[in-house]
Amino acid sequence: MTADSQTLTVGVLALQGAFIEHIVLLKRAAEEFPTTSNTTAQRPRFTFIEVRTPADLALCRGLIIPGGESTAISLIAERTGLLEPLRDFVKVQRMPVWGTCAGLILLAESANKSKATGQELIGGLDVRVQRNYFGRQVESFEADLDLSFLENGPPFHSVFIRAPVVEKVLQSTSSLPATGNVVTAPTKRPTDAPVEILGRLVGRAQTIRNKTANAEALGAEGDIIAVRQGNVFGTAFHPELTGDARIHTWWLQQVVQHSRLTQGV
Ligand SMILES: NC(=O)CC[C@H](N)C(=O)O
Repeated sequence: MTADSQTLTVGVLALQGAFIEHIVLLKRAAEEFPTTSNTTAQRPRFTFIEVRTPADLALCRGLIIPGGESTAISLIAERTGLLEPLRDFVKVQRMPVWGTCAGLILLAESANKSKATGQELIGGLDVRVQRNYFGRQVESFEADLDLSFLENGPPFHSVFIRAPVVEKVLQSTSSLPATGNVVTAPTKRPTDAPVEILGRLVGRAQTIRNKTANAEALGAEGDIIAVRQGNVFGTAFHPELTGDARIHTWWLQQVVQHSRLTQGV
């Protein structure tokens, strides 16, 4: 496969988890891609690929890391020689990357309540996430979210499955202690970009069983479930399981903008 300079190749990490669902919604988002805004005078052409090797990744101008099991994804990435290329893609090349659920965990610089045996993180977002914050598989739930970056339309109906929360923005001065096993990504990237909180889930903390003191502290304003820092975007939920392509469309616009700025494509 070669990269066609007129076509934007966007990848979905396909080592484990819900990657097929993301590709389906990316295709729909490409069909619905707005052609009227200033940044998108011409409808761009996209190719969507499943990424399993460093060679696949090298073709991509943007990448989604899907939900699934972050420990399994990081193990497979390590064994297939993808972990360092992924870190390079996110932190050195600074390509647009979006992590959903397990993908958000992998993109965090720090993860609390990790397995005792540890796990590798890619990093890129200066946040500490707490794994499985919203409970076990049987405690999965759906919620309507008001996401301010989606300019119009109804609330975004989303699915939370063993989802993490962003329990701490590492740039902030708050000293929220971790209550579990914490792992960190190995190399921090120097960046001035602030962590932007793009979505909160209000009122959920009160209903979570076994909630921690940390959960209460954050839950009052609403648990942080969507963040962005420069090129890196993360959501705790699974937008690819709902059939609503609005976030995919929004993210593809960021990819197009980034590509036009850096490559003139
Ligand atoms: N739905 C999901 O992606 C769950 C993520 C899972 N709890 C993990 O730690 O990887």
